Amino acid sequence: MIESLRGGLIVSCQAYPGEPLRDPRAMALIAQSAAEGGAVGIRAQGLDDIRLIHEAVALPQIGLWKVGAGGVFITPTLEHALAVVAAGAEIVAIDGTRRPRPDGLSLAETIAAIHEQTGALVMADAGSFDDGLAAQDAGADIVGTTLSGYTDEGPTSSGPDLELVATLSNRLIVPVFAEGRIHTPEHARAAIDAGAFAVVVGTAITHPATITSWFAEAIRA
Ligand SMILES: CC(=O)N[C@H](C=O)[C@@H](O)[C@H](O)[C@H](O)COP(=O)(O)O
Repeated sequence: MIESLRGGLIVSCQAYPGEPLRDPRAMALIAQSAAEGGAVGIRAQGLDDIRLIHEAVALPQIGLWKVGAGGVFITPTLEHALAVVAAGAEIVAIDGTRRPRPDGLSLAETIAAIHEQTGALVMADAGSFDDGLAAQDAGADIVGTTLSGYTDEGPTSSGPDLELVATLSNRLIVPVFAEGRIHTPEHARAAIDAGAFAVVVGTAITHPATITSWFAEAIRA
């Protein structure tokens, strides 16, 4: 399955609490559109979204469950991860940083339990080079640059962290997925050229409010 993602575009279909598109049916339609456009995989948040997208789109899915928006919030516990897999995700994305986890398990214990109890692959969402190395050591099947700029390890840049993509891709044996602030086709190409196994794009494809704001700001006097 992972081979079907090599060199491809994965589209992250997420709406945030309180937003008009925060509805699994909307996300399923967006995921179908992404598939038509050439996505090789879908990333989705929340059990209902994962279930519906699984029914609607025959592509591998990276599932996650966000709890809150600070600290360890991407699929923070083993329990959340198992629920994401039960909802149909072939890959479960979990926080892949070295921060303490709310259920007290280590990253290695969490990944081992997911592997023991399910057939799913684990994508560790890392925030830095050291996170990525530790996540591979902990048994992650995939390391993502998802959390670069969102932990206290470094500032958030306006574009993708291509340097992290390159350094992790050079060093790791497991596939590195470039994710986070990839806003243009040129960014996506640059991430592949930097060694990414696959590229995950969310906002620039699936978040109309942000895309609108880019245009609105560009023409404001
Ligand atoms: C940091 C965090 O919470 N990232 C989340 C992870 O699933 C999503 O909110 C992002 O949209 C996703 O990573 C894709 O990135 P971008 O939307 O920048 O293309």
